[in-house]
Amino acid sequence: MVLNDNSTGKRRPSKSRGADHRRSAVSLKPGLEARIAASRLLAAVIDRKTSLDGMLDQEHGNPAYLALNDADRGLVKAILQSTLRHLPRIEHIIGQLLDTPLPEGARALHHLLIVAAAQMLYLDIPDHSAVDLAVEQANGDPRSRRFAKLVNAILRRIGREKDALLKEVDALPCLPDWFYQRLVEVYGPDQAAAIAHSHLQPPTIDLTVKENPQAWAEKLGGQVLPTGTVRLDRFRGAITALEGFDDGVWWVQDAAAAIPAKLFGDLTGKRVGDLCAAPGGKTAQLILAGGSVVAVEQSKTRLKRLESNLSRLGLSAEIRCANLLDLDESGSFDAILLDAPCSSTGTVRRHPDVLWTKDAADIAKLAQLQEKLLRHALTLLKPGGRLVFSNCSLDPQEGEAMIDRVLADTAGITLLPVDPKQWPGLEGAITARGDVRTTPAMLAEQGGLDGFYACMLAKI
Ligand SMILES: C[S@@+](CC[C@H](N)C(=O)[O-])C[C@H]1O[C@@H](n2cnc3c(N)ncnc32)[C@H](O)[C@@H]1O
Repeated sequence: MVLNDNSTGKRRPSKSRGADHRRSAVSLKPGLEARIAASRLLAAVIDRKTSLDGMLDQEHGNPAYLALNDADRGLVKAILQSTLRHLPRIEHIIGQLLDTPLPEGARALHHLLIVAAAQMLYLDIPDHSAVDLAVEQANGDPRSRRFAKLVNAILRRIGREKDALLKEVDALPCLPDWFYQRLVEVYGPDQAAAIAHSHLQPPTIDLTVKENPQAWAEKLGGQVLPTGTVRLDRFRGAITALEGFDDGVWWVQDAAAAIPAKLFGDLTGKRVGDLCAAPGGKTAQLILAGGSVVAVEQSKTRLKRLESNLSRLGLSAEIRCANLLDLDESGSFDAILLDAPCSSTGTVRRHPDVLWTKDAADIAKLAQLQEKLLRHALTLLKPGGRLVFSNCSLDPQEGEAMIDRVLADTAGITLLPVDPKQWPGLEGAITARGDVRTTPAMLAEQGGLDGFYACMLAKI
């Protein structure tokens, strides 16, 4: 069977694509379609910087992915997450086993080898099955067919020498070089190594509950973290089937993401602007803190998710689909949460593609955007009002450095330091000057945290 070269990223009309997948479903070896899809999606992430979340969306995702049955979709997701989480180590191992590097343009072959090696090195997939399917895949692709014997030889060697090969790469940070160097620069070598290590741990499932976290932790088999979050210890399966979901008792929110909205404390009687609101985890917190919340979000699709989340939770806010830069209500909010779009480098445990789809230039661009959004948001704040700025980046360019610039030239705005005593168990997350800075290496024994930045500003 001849595989289609999708390396250009061009999409064929959906009708023929559907027919193609139906044909392949009957003629391909079981499991092969999933490996082909995994290789193509990997190509899209690392060669074309496409976000994995979008491609794995159950409704609007990549057509090759959507054509798979549920079990194969789960398999593709597991393969890709593991592959991206361990990419530098897998590439190093394959590089060592090759006498000469693969030809420059042999990207399909590279992805096929990486996907197969990931299954053998980091997933519970039997070696013979991974090798067999990879050789079949190579033979079915005119770009890789002449390398089928090489694929067989490399992968069989990985099978035979697995333990020694894994040991050899054990100390290699599993992050792209540019990002690891930046972590070393900002956090020092020990913290950088700890963050890189935490990146290899599977992400936890954290719930924010409306009330009584201790009782819900006991009921669901979890523990309560210093943020008041319930962390599920042994959860497997569909989150929607868990007790309390249908009744809107809790929502999924990483423990670190729960911190920014909590910085306000009681919001009773306050008009609160949640200016980058979807999917609404922090909107729900602000409502439950007593605020009369205006939730602003520019993406229609994401706004639908916010509406459905609030509706399940039985909470309501004034919802506006708008660019916050177009809001023209100077001095009208007592409190503002600006949870700004960012590089998301603090969420690599959950989104291991992030570091392969972004680079240093993206971080600089996002910091500029955040500064623009923050400067405008500050005009919307009443005198005496407070604004919490937050994002899930690990880079101070998108945090402290940007805040410093705004503080330096905006009259009447001060930083209200966060008091570490208010955060028992998380004192280390409060910087000397009173910003919140979590990293994935914090609360390591309980399973880590997303990287988050937050600070509180006040208008005099
Ligand atoms: C980090 S997410 C917010 C997460 C949200 N606060 C929560 O806790 O669920 C950033 C959101 O800001 C939205 N956004 C980005 N730029 C915006 C703008 N100029 N105006 C309004 N919303 C914007 C994005 O579409 C995205 O949904």
